[in-house]
Amino acid sequence: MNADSRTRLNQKPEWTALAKHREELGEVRLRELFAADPGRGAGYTLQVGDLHVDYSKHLVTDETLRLLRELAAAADVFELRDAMFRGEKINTTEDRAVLHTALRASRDAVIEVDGENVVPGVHAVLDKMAGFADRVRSGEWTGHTGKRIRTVVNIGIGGSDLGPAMAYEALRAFTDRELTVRFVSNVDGADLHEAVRDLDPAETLFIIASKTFTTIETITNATSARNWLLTELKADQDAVAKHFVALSTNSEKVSDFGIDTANMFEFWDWVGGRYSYDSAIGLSLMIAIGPDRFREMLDGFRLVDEHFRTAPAESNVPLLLGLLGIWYGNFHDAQSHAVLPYSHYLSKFTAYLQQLDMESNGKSVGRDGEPVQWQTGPVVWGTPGTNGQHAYYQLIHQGTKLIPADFIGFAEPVADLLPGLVGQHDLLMANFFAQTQALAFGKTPDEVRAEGAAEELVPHKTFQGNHPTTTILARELTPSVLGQLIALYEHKVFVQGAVWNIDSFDQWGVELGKVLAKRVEPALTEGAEVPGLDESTKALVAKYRELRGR
Ligand SMILES: O=P(O)(O)OC[C@H]1O[C@H](O)[C@H](O)[C@@H](O)[C@@H]1O
Repeated sequence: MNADSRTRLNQKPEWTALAKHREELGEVRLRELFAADPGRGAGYTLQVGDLHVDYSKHLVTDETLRLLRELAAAADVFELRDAMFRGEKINTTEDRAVLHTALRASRDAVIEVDGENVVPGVHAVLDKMAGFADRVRSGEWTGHTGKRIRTVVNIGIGGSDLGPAMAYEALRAFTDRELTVRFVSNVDGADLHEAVRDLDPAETLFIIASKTFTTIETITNATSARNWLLTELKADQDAVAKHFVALSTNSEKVSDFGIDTANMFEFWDWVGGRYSYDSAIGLSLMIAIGPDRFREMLDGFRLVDEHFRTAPAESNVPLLLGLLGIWYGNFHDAQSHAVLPYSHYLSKFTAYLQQLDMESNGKSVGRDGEPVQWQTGPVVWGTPGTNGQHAYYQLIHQGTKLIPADFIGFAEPVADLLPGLVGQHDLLMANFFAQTQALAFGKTPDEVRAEGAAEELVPHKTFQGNHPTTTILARELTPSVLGQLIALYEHKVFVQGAVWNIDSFDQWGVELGKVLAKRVEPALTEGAEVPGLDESTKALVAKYRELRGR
């Protein structure tokens, strides 16, 4: 691969061809595209596993898609994909392989990093997790006083929180109702306080999730949790082993904390934090849904991995979704991307995707160290419909910004919900379909007039339409479908990072704030002089101390 040639992405003929095509298309109207091709609705769809993906409501023609695929080919996306699956060190700034796909590889697969097959280790940890999860679920694992565990508290942040927290919500219908899981991430003590205040410590298991085991928020919360537990139980250090387990790549730090490394579930530096909830980081989820359903979820991931690895460009769904994002971000100046799940269970889905996408592709320097000269990752945002409809959809429909959106919905409600529900799922999904229709086709001034609107209100009641959306529809939100969805977004993000020639697997941008926080803390507590503190921050620190009466 030639990194230099990718750096000058916007000088490549494939890029120029897309820019020219964009100009020629001008303000292409979805109404016109559908009028010109009545088969578009059914034709612009792809299937991957259980996911039906409709991309007909995009501002694209066959030619657009062809040109986008050519751009991907010119950027060596598939070569980089193959290098990732082979275990090559494509995270160049950290000199690491990128092998979250190995976390869901089948037992007999062979994937080597530095000449060693990593798959047996992955399955050994999964088996160990399954054994532990079964013991907790059955009540065989007891706390220090002999009581069974009723609540699991996962303490972690970023990738060690968002994934399991999102998936626990998503799969709540599949959880053991006798056991609940809570998640603590914020270094604000209020988070831990609210999570444990009504718990019986004798029935509580803390899972300390941290890839590095050095993350200050997590170690601080874990230390406070240990203090709480030992004080409440009036127990000594021995009690820790029955109430604390760790998920980490760092056995030394785990044992320094006082957790028996026999109760540590390991993963590896080739798993990025935001790609890790299908590793040991998913232990809380596995305890909640059971090992079998966790494995079904892994099967879902693997299904989409295989699709991404083998499907031709024309039917490769992650490639398509990645390229559509590039079309809007690089050729229409779209700045953001909304993800709008029509499932209450996916309430944390977009928050999870924010880390996946924005920490991966929020970069402005290419893999060769040169500044990129094109837009990279979008701002990802959104909450579940229909709540968003009553809040910010106004701006999507009638504001001045182009906001491409993904709509995710399901034909069946997940669980046996309350018996008294009055056809709520069809109502939810009626909104789902109606919104993408309204966004795409809008309402013309003539249509508004025909409804008898007063002339002065016509411009206010007109909907321009032409707001592009992808619809992802599946029968039901099962563990496998969740795995499929996450893998789909992981690979979409991969495609975009590959085209933009950035390292999607490092996260140097989070470091500076951490270093400065460490430096500022003594100024808050002791009023220490912090060398190099700027005047604005110095004044704010002084104000803070004054407000705290220091
Ligand atoms: O799992 P940990 O090592 O505690 O890291 C937790 C999180 O914090 C870091 O600052 C990174 O930005 C994230 O990528 C990571 O997921």
